[in-house]
Amino acid sequence: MIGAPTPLVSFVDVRKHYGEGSARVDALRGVSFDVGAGEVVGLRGPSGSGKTTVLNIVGCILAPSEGTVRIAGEDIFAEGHWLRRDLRRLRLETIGFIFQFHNLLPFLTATDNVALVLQLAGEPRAAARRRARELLDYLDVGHRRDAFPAQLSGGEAQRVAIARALANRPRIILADEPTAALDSQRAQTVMDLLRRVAVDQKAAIVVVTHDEKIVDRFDRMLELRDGLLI
Ligand SMILES: Nc1ncnc2c1ncn2[C@@H]1O[C@H](COP(=O)(O)OP(=O)(O)OP(=O)(O)O)[C@@H](O)[C@H]1O
Repeated sequence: MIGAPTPLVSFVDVRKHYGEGSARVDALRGVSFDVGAGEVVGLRGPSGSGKTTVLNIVGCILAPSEGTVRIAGEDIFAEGHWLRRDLRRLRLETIGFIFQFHNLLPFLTATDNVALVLQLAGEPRAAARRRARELLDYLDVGHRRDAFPAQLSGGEAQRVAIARALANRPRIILADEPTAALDSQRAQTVMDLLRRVAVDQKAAIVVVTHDEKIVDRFDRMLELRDGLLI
């Protein structure tokens, strides 16, 4: 019998507190969920409910206090410590990040912003620039490839940022409010693109959002309240 496919992201009873004693904040109080290949999952909840903490733990930027984190079936964090030493490499190879304010480097063109990630991963400059141009075409901003971030519209800049997040063909894409700064039509375009990436690359996509314009665009919505999923 063929079982269900291995999820790309698994949290098993993940807990996280910040500070100690009277300053202790229990940000996650036992959170479990899976995200599979090809899924686009939303994560929402009030301010302070733990959304950013979840995203940073999936992104291997922040260690949980307790629980198990699995990436593509491999235990990455368990019993209080990281099980992988090369977290930076894991991030570069497996995870793409997209932020609300696209965080493009102002002194690099669209092409070079995307190519930089590939060069950091060891790809030669010419090959990196070629792949960057392909990605910008894929995201329908190829015509803006020589523009600097200040010359791009909000929607264009966000598409360049998505191209950058996709550069290393990550299997997991994490986005923090990627449409908050965009009008309705551009927000839909960004969601269409994320959906296309989920399908084409069999990626797992987790999007933190408060954006009412896109609530119906997810396969599932995870709701956090006070550090628990409801
Ligand atoms: N570095 C930190 N030190 C201490 N407390 C923190 C830290 N980061 C987050 N917290 C606290 O942990 C809780 C969860 O924060 P988190 O940023 O994950 O929530 P959020 O849902 O992303 O909120 P927002 O929508 O406002 O970004 C909050 O009570 C927050 O104050």
